[in-house]
Amino acid sequence: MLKLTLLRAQRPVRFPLLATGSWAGLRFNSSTGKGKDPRDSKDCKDCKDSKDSKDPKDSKDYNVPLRDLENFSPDLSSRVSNPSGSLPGMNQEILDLMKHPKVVYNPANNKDETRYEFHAPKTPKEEYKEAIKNKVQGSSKIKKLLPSLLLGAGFLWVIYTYDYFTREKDPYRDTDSSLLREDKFLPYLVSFKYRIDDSHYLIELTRKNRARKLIHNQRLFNGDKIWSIEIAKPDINITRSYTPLPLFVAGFDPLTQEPHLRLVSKAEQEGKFILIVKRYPDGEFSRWLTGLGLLQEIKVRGPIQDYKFRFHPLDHYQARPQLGNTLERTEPDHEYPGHLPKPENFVFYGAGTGILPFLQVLYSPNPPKGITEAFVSVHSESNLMGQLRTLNYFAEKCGRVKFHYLVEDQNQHLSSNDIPSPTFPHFTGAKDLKISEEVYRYKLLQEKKAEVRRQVEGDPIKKPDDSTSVSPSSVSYGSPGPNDIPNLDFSKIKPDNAYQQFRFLRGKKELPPPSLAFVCGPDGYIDFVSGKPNLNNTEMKDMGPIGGLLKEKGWTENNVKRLVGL
Ligand SMILES: Cc1cc2nc3c(=O)[nH]c(=O)nc-3n(C[C@H](O)[C@H](O)[C@H](O)COP(=O)(O)OP(=O)(O)OC[C@H]3O[C@@H](n4cnc5c(N)ncnc54)[C@H](O)[C@@H]3O)c2cc1C
Repeated sequence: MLKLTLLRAQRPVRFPLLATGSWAGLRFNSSTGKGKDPRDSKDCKDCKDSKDSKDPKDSKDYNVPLRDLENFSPDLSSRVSNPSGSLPGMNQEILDLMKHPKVVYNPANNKDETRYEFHAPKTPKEEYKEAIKNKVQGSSKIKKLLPSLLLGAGFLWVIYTYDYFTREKDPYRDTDSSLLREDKFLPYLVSFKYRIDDSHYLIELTRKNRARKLIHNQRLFNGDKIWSIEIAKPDINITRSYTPLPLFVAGFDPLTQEPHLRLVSKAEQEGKFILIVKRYPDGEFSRWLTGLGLLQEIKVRGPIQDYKFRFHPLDHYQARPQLGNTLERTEPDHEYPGHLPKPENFVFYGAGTGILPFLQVLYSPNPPKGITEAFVSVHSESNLMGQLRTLNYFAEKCGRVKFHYLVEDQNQHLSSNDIPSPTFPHFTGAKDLKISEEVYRYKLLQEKKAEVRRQVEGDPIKKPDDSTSVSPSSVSYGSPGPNDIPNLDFSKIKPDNAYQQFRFLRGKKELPPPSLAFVCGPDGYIDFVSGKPNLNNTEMKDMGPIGGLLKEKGWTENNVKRLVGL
């Protein structure tokens, strides 16, 4: 029992018993049950609890025989059994605390919603995470993104380093994204080869890995200049120039192997072009080039500009539509402002492969806006592919060019009759702009005057020579002309294509005089037509005087351009 009492005495709720110094509670007679158990007291709630749960009689933990407890009678004279007399007094703070009235906790009164839950302290890891979170929350957006940016930059750096080192290891790897570069030879593949005749070959070249290079949208062909490429023969370290045409092979005839050629007119068709190569029996380069097999790789550099057309104010307006693969597909020319100078007209003299520079600009997007008269000298009919002739015919029917084919085998030769006299260019400078404006104003004035006169005199009956009327003599049995269609106001008709526009609205019998002559072909031909070129100067500029057929008709160094070496 003493043991039990001492144990209880250690619990704070028992202190009131000890504090009063009363040990009466221990003096109850357990056998009779007459003594007063202090735990029965109403004042002591804890004691009750304790009684309910910790009755020594019920407890098996307390190894005190019941008999001993009944016989327990402390000696009150002893210091041990009467400790109140000599034990030290209670600590005052504790006594104050005990005097403090007990308050029963009612959650309904907890207006502040104070919680009395126990939270486990944070682990060091959690504390570290929270510290970082607080740091980031207070910083700017860039600071927040900094780790991601650094990670991304690191990733890119790894890729770049990998690319750099692998590129160094493989010198033949094609890393250039251009279709063509003037300062560097790039790999091309022979994608088609066709023998036109004994000495002429058609070769289609395709940029290696072309699909990947097309994303840069590089357009090679533009009719505002004549350009060529240089092909390298690595084993003997020589290069030769060739003139690419904006054509590609869309298919071929399985019987004759003749290719179906299409014009390069869209960005996605770029990266392919054809060459017409003449094979010289003693020409090492041309023999090597025409002897290449399919998918063999060659190195190509370009575009090398051979001639750039002079500026004209109409260059600021819409380009002339590119020639179509069929006649009806060529869009009509745009109407240009009347007060501007008219486009320039040319004459072109080409022999053999010397005609190719002119075909290049004629087939390209943005071809020259004027009309060109072209004299083509060939050894035999077979030298020029039928398909190229067809395209030339389309261009003729759209009023862009007039071709004259002179075939040596048929004894057709160029003569002074084929040389027109030169005229002044329509545009040479700002002065011409003023003149053409004045001319245009005068023309408008004349038209207005004529209209007023007609109104004053009353609506006249149409004259027989009016283009919209029909006279019996004008009816022909060939293809219809403007005179064959009665009472049509052609000025109000919108043509569907360039052919309709030229045939019905613009068709002129007379070719306008040219202001510039091109001569291109072998040395002998150039000499015969325009005199000997002289490139013996540091700029490699043609300083040779004009001679030959052109000189006879009054052409000079100012209006003749010789393209040498073709
Ligand atoms: C800007 C430019 C564009 C060119 N475009 C083309 C083209 O599209 N297609 C094409 O086939 N060639 C073109 N050439 C010519 C081409 O560059 C070579 O000169 C030609 O292929 C001959 O080279 P080769 O090495 O086989 O002959 P070479 O070894 O140079 O000459 C071999 C023999 O052939 C004769 N010969 C060489 N060239 C000519 C010629 N043009 N006319 C007459 N005889 C000649 C020489 O007198 C010589 O006896 C172009 C030249 C230039 C400058």
